Amino acid sequence: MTGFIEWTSADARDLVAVPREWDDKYSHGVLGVITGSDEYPGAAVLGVDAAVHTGVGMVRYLGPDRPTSLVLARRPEVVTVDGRVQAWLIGSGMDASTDDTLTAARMATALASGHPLVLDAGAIGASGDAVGPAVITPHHSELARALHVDVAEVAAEPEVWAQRAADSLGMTVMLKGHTTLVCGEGGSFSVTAPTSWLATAGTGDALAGILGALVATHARQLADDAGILARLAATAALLHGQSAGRAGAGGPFTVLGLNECIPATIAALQE
Ligand SMILES: NC(=O)C1=CN([C@@H]2O[C@H](COP(=O)(O)OP(=O)(O)OC[C@H]3O[C@@H](n4cnc5c(N)ncnc54)[C@H](O)[C@@H]3O)[C@@H](O)[C@H]2O)[C@@H](O)CC1
Ligand SMILES: Nc1ncnc2c1ncn2[C@@H]1O[C@H](COP(=O)(O)OP(=O)(O)O)[C@@H](O)[C@H]1O
Repeated sequence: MTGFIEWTSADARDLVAVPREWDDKYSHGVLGVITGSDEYPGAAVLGVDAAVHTGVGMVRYLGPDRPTSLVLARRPEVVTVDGRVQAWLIGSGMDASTDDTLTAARMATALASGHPLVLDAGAIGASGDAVGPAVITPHHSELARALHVDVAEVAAEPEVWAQRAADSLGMTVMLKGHTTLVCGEGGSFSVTAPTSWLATAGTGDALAGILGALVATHARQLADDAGILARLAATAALLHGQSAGRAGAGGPFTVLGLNECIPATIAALQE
């Protein structure tokens, strides 16, 4: 694939931040999460669960009431009050034009915060309001919508459209598919999935959570070098694919099952 370098486990190894003995939950990174809705509460659960399994100092979930209850039921370690945040994950399972005024206000504040941003699903259309370094995580249809082109054009030449989106939006793009393409100021990388069983509802929400955790744990480095965002996104896609392969052992798996395999995938990477 012209210009896109295949990302490997060896490349990914140094992009998972292992907490040091002097770290605490704040210094290891706090991920703020605004995802989910009454219609799609599961997306919030899947993304938060993935972030926790990827390793982050704290997940602060600030979505609507129904997903909040479900997130807490699944992951009681998650904090659900406003406070310090070093990076944001926004949009999975959300409509950007939500009529939930508190969620809309939190989303606007997060976009303007200057902190690194992972913009998924419903937040991709709000990328123009992003102040800090940002990565969008569209599937083909979402990228086509963002660029006002036909999805068939994106499917025919995904590398061209991923690069065009990165150039025109001035941010990192992670275009999902069997081969996931990442491009931004930090480079252009491809990650080929080890299993097509990933083609199932909710796997993208988990990927966004993995990436959110990687970004939050590198918030300080991102302030100096936004270019590492592309390498973090490629690492997220690699961890996601390998965890899916591990979860299904060649067969199907649940998204929560994929999440449960993230720690072993990370441990294997560090060996
Ligand atoms: N359990 C949950 O709460 C889930 C929530 N989800 C949320 O549901 C919302 C809508 O998701 P979708 O955008 O998939 O909407 P839809 O499933 O409504 O699909 C919208 C359009 O995008 C196309 N499309 C969907 N996935 C595609 C892909 N991978 N490649 C190319 N075209 C694709 C479809 O054919 C359709 O034309 C998002 O906010 C998402 O985060 C989904 O992640 C599914 C699971
Ligand atoms: N055929 C496939 N083979 C491998 N991976 C796939 C395939 N189709 C989709 N994926 C991956 O599955 C995930 C689907 O994400 P997305 O389309 O956002 O779904 P959802 O919104 O349901 O979570 C992405 O990580 C994508 O790269």
